[in-house]
Amino acid sequence: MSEPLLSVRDLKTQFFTEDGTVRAVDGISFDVNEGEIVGLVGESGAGKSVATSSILRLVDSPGEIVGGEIEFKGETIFGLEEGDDGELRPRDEMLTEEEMRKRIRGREIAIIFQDPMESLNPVFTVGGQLREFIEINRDLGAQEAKEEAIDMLREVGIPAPESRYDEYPHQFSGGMRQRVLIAMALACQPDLIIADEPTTALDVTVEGEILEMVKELQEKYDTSFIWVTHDMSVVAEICDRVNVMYLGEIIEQAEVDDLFYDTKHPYTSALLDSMPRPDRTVDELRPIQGVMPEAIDPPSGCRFHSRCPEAREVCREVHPEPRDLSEAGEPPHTAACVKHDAFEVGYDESPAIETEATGGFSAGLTETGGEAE
Ligand SMILES: Nc1ncnc2c1ncn2[C@@H]1O[C@H](COP(=O)(O)OP(=O)(O)OP(=O)(O)O)[C@@H](O)[C@H]1O
Ligand code: NI
Repeated sequence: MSEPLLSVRDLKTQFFTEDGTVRAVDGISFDVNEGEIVGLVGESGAGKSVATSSILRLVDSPGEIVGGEIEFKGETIFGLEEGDDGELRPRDEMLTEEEMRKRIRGREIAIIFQDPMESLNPVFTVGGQLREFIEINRDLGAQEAKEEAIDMLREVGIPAPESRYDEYPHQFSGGMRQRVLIAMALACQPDLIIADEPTTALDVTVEGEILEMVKELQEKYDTSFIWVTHDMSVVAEICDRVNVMYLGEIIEQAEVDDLFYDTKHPYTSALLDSMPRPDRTVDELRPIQGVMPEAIDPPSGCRFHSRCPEAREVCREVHPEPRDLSEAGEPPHTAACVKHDAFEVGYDESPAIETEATGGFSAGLTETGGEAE
């Protein structure tokens, strides 16, 4: 196996607010290999966007990356070391802000946001913006950059790209704007594209078309992706491997089929049970009970225990680190849940506890369906 393209180790990003410290990303580790689409999935507030902006070192005050390491193609995007005075300081080899700006962001790691209007300027034509971006980032002349821009628009499925080149963003539909952003992301042929819920606002058919196109482009250009979503059906459609996030942590990590068919964490099961699937009837849909607690003061032990249908006393006490639970010779499949024998903390003997999930079940709300709101 070659080195991963991107490796994130024990990353911690916090926001220092008046109410306290928000542990938005609290010690996550994952890799992205060449040519892979890696999912980052979880409910709103799980820390997905903070994780991706940390990778680009785009966390704004009062937020700060406070620990961990981010390596990209053998270079250090983030890394601390202890100085002579015992204080932590950036490692010497850490890329400078200028290197991040000029070399990494947009060129080697591109990002696509949910709202295209955040990235497109309404007063300039779509083609003009794409051309300028290509001119600046690829040192091409205006004419060459224009040709390249039109090619890219064609590549992402914009019909009649020569004439649409001169149109303004508001003349494009939401799906077409998102395609333009994908063109912009691909324009510098980056090694990694981070897509932060780019299809969430679109209707399901348009979303499906865009996911299909991304898969084709991914194979053609061999670009790696981090695909952020809260939607397990998007994960099923596009991802090779998946990281499931809950309250700042990655609680399960597996290849996509293993995650769906050999689910090891109750939170992942809950996410899967709450999504419509072709192999289930609507009656079997169960919303996840309760709401995600605040990241300022996360629950003790396992952070999911307050909503977990399988929670026991021990889950309130022991904070599980992810462990690889795969069989020998199988690809890694990690989960952070003490119900698995590998954790050996006495889950089986520990008494069950009432949680938001068990309360819901004992009241018979989910059995009768529909009343669980
Ligand atoms: N600027 C900020 N100041 C304070 N807290 C913040 C800030 N930005 C994010 N957070 C907090 O960090 C946590 C993670 O937020 P993040 O945006 O990463 O969630 P997410 O998983 O991307 O959710 P969504 O699906 O809604 O986009 C949340 O508790 C959020 O309130
Ligand atoms: Ni987000």
